[in-house]
Amino acid sequence: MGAMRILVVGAGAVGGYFGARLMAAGRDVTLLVREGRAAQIREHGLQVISPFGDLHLQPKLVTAAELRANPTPYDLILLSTKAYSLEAAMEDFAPAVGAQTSILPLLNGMRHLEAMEARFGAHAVLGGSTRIVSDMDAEGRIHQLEPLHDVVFGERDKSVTPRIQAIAAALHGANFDDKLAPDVLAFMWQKWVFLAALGGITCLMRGSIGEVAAAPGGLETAAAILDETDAIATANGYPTPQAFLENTRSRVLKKDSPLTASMYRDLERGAAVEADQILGDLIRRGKEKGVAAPLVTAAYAQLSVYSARRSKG
Ligand SMILES: NC(=O)C1=CN([C@@H]2O[C@H](COP(=O)(O)OP(=O)(O)OC[C@H]3O[C@@H](n4cnc5c(N)ncnc54)[C@H](OP(=O)(O)O)[C@@H]3O)[C@@H](O)[C@H]2O)C=CC1
Ligand SMILES: CC(C)(CO)C(=O)C(=O)O
Repeated sequence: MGAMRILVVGAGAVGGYFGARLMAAGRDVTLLVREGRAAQIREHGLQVISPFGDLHLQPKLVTAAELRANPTPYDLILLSTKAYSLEAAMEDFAPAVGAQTSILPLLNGMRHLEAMEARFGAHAVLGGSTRIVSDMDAEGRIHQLEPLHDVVFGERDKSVTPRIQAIAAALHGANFDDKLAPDVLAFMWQKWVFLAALGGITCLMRGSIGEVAAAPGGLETAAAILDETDAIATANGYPTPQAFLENTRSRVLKKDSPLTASMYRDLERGAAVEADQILGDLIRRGKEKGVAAPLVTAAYAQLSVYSARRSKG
């Protein structure tokens, strides 16, 4: 294979960040963008403000209409839309999927794996996850809020194939942490335990981890939410490793911590939230195994009321 051709779908806080890092490292990257984001990037460039070094680039862009008119298979699709944009995004990037294309999703949760498998076949879909805290401002600049940026990926059946090794080589050395996981689904479950707890805590109690810890009953509620997400993962055959669980516990119970979930930041700015994917789907998987999660359910109910009110305008 020549240089790997990478298409980033979802050039927001996550995809814009990793796309920019890959471009700056000389990889062949194109961004699939819709009109608004395309105009923003043409006018201001792709800008990243980061503790690891700022970037200001003029990336290659393609629109869905251009792809449809000229179907072009890419080697790797780095998928980083929000979960609620997935159906439309799959329609848009379908002309970029050929027999040899691998799709590496960085979305939170797991439900997108099934949706993509149904559309593109199991072989096309890798497992993947990212740990980063980033936001995009009104001008489209991406701000990395904490010095943390990894991409973890792998074949979902744990095999180490030539294609995953080629992807590992393409992602390596681009000024972020990259890891080929021996069991990527287990890694995604761990991340979900953490994220659903962080999202549940911050959205239910409407504050950062530090603000929750300072409130009467805050620490007890936060600890109970983490116990619920861990119990669901365990019942689904993915027990959270003890060291990871303890580390997560210390992060979600930390006094004075400014940590928030991206879902909480979306809630605070009045934007759409990924509650169905991050909390609803987890609750469903718990119910299937007989595990109740009353606090996560309360967080989900509250976010569902918010979403319903928001969609009425
Ligand atoms: N931000 C964070 O700190 C973290 C986020 N995540 C997860 O990563 C995923 C992405 O989140 P994030 O980057 O924050 O979200 P953003 O909203 O910042 O970015 C999503 C981007 O997807 C674009 N998009 C949506 N539909 C399409 C489409 N059909 N074609 C092209 N582009 C499209 C949007 O573009 P447009 O401007 O056109 O709407 C937007 O730029 C989520 O699942 C999130 O949970 C994971 C770890 C951390
Ligand atoms: C848990 C965290 C902060 C880690 O990247 C995240 O994924 C999110 O806020 O969406």
